[in-house]
Amino acid sequence: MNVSTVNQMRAMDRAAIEQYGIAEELLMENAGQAACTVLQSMAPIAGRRVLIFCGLGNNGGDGLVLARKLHSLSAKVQVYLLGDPNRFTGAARLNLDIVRRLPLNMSQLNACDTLADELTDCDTVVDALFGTGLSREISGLQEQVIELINNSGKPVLSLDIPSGVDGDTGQILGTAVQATATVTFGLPKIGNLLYPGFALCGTLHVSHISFPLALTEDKQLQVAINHPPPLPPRDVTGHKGSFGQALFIAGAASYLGAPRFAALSFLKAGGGYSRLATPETIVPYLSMQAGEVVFVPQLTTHSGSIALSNRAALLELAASQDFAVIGPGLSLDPQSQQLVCELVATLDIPLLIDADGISALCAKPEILQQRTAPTVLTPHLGEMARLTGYSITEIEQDKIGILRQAAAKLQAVIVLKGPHTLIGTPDGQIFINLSGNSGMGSAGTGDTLTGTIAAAFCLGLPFVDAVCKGVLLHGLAGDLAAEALGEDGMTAGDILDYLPTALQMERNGLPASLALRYSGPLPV
Ligand SMILES: NC(=O)C1=CN([C@@H]2O[C@H](COP(=O)(O)OP(=O)(O)OC[C@H]3O[C@@H](n4cnc5c(N)ncnc54)[C@H](O)[C@@H]3O)[C@@H](O)[C@H]2O)[C@@H](O)CC1
Ligand SMILES: [K+]
Repeated sequence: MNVSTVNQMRAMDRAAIEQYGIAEELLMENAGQAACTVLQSMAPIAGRRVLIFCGLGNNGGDGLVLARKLHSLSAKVQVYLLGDPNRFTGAARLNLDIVRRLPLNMSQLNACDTLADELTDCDTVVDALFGTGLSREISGLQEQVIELINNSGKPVLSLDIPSGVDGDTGQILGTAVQATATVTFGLPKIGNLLYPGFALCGTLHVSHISFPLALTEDKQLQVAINHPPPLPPRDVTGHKGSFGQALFIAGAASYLGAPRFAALSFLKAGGGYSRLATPETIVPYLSMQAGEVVFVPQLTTHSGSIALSNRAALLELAASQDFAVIGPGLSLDPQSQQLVCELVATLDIPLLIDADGISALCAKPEILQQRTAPTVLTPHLGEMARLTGYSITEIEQDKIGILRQAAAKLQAVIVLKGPHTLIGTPDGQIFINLSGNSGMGSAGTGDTLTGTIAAAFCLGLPFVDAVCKGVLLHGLAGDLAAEALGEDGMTAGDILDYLPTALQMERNGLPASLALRYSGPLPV
């Protein structure tokens, strides 16, 4: 499913009205109907005491349509308008005039003195204060109302997006409603899917409010939920070579876990042959713990990292490989960092660069730009900051924009890891991944992503699809680990353990609950 920015949604709205003649009133009617359907699914309507808070824009207009529909279903409706109703215009104004003629309670809210008690007495709250028109921090009366709603403990349905969430970033502008459920209109907005906005939505529903497919499936939207095509069937006559050969250039004297997790994750995710080029001094220890991996011992620097003198042999070996991963646990030793630069500049096979490998390239974008074979970088937020020169706060405030800019500039696919990992491609496409959980925020999990992506490529997917599939399956393995063990205390080793089950589910079909979660908002 595509995901839209606020401006794209406005353009879609205009196109629906101007090109297709779907009047604004019809769109608003559909939005209100979708909200009503979601409320009906939450609890019976008749007799329910519903408090609806309406702002003065079209989000408030949607709330007024809902008020009318709930009234006709015998709910006890109280509408509070936040501001002077004379400022309503267009379809919202029309709906205000209709509601004025109905025998339901509607008034302008000027103070919150009795609101806590009224919230206590109601059954359900509807948040129609602000939608995509939110343009600045919330303060004053609106802020007080939102705090009272959040403290009420009542079920809250937010229309379009919880009021206070920025539709383009998912960031909170001042304060925001914590909804039990949200029904978003047209398409989900970026702010519905990125944290913290995503968590504030509660259960997320979407109504296309009858937008033609030409609008909702427009390729130019360029942001979509991560939903890569299936893996090609496994070759029943295949041997280890058929399922890909991957070379991992990883590890240092003090980083023994990263190379192990990376090289093993390739095999656990279905890859055929995993070679690990790692300092010769740590090979004896690692080989005890990763017997399935073939080791390529490397000469070391004084600090115990991979020395630059390994360059020629590594290049020769890499020429016979299907995929290379460089960086996990490599250290910041200047020789190893130089080695990364020289290998990345010369290797002409598909390449994944992670961790210390990314650090090596931060100041040398031209090395990435000049590569001819496809490249994927897998930074976490801190590495993304180093890579782009933006601060972590700046990235959090515009993840999609900065990711898109960096992928285009570096001519590389970039996986920005975190809750709802993002994948950006050089041509501007962004995928939002919905698998995974907070238990994956622990040391070593990034290493297990590298081999999972390599395996998806070696199992036959095109490069970008393989990156997307690797991210999805890695999150799935994390979700399976969390289901079995809980999010507290699950480790990278547990993700390794669940990768085979994740692959099995990928081939045989996901359990319905996970399939639903990964596909995004529930359609209304
Ligand atoms: N596809 C669409 O675009 C459709 C949109 N609809 C609804 O329309 C909404 C967008 O409507 P609008 O553009 O009118 O915007 P909103 O209804 O979100 O609110 C805009 C109003 O709030 C004011 N405002 C913004 N930030 C404020 C702040 N921090 N404090 C106080 N006032 C603030 C603005 O000045 C403006 O008056 C959507 O979220 C959706 O709910 C639906 O009616 C159906 C069709
Ligand atoms: K809202």
